[in-house]
Amino acid sequence: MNHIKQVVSRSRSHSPFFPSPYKHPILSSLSINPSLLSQRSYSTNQPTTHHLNPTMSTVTSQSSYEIPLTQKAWVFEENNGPLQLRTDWPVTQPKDLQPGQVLVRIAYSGVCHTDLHVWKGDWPSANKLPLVGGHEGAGYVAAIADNTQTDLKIGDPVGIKWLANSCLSCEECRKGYESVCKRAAVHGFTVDGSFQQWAVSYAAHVTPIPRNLPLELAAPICCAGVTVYKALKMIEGSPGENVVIPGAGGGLGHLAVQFAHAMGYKVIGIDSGEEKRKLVKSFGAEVFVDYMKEDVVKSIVDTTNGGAHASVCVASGAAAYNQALEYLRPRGVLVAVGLPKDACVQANIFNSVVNEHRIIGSYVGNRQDSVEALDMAARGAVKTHFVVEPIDRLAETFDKMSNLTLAARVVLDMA
Ligand SMILES: NC(=O)c1ccc[n+]([C@@H]2O[C@H](COP(=O)([O-])OP(=O)(O)OC[C@H]3O[C@@H](n4cnc5c(N)ncnc54)[C@H](O)[C@@H]3O)[C@@H](O)[C@H]2O)c1
Ligand SMILES: [Zn+2]
Ligand SMILES: [Zn+2]
Repeated sequence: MNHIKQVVSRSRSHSPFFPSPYKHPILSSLSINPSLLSQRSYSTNQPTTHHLNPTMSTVTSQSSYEIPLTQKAWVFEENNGPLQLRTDWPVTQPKDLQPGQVLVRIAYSGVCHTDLHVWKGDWPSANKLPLVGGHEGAGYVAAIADNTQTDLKIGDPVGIKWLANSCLSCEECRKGYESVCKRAAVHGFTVDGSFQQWAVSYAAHVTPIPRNLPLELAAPICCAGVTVYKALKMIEGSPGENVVIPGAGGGLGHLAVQFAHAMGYKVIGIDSGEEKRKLVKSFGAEVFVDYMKEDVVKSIVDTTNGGAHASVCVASGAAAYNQALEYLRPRGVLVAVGLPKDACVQANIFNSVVNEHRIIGSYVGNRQDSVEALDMAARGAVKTHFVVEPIDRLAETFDKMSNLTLAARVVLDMA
């Protein structure tokens, strides 16, 4: 990973939040109701890690944007190649949008481990090159293509997720399984994503962000939140059952712990280190198991009195999967979410049959899952824990993610 350190870093001594009066550059061209902004009371002395109640309203005005010809964008020219923050990346102009497309002014983008896998080229399918990565974007609709049927209006706060578009007419789409549509377009993989200031997305798939949810909290919900919310639905369990979250201290994991807790499950988090232990317990996990120090299988079988009902595996490491099969109780379910490189689950068929174990994959969520997950966040049922970093800190974030030293999420300020 040494070559990614070539990127020049910038120190950030002030709060990631905008001091009052609200001066975010993206919004400076919009007319804003000051009474909405006065509720935002973050001090400039606040530490850079935040765990907030979403009490602020966002911009409500309709407005026109001055759309530049070029912008800042993280461009992957090749997999595992130098990471470049370009300042001259072209902005798609409104007249060039295709019917159905929208231009989104990105305010914040979360950094998901998937972005790291994509940049490294970890997976068997190829991504677009050159590629603007990113798929946890939150921003405002800046332009809508002519001949586009949509309720969206210029200035609406929207989220960009992994699934950029799907055909909406194949059997999978008709049944609501849009993520497995064979004609899907994917942000930060097959089409450019949210590591740029102005992103092209699709009116049918951008997710409206509730106006009382700050965009920096919303961004990670657009992938991490939706993914774990939908994966937890796939358990089809009952409140009070034991749900294990391997990878609980990461971006997906810390939200999975909270969603599972809100759904009434007894939550057991697996990850490593004191910082993650404290975080995971503070989000509602009853037990934390440190996989680097403890016998994971024994600890979970003991604490659940015979095995867990479910494991929603969001770990970035492959070992977590096969451990899960060993600590599930009869009729238990393993939901595979994390996508470690070259990983396989080795299920003993006899054990799987006589225990009636289920192993299922879960791939992001559909448009309705996205609306529901953001609604849960807007109502305070889950709170993204994050550090806001300036736009130029992607390489450092990837480094920390690779070393497994990153707790919860980093959100890039795309202004
Ligand atoms: N299926 C989907 O739709 C989907 C969507 C988003 C992300 N993902 C994948 O989910 C994974 C997690 O993403 P993230 O952004 O939360 O990553 P992250 O780096 O923020 O978190 C991963 C966590 O897993 C922990 N971990 C690693 N090995 C472990 C082990 N053996 N046991 C327990 N914990 C372990 C790490 O310490 C880290 O805290 C990635 O592989 C990503 O590509 C899948
Ligand atoms: Zn389809
Ligand atoms: Zn993601």
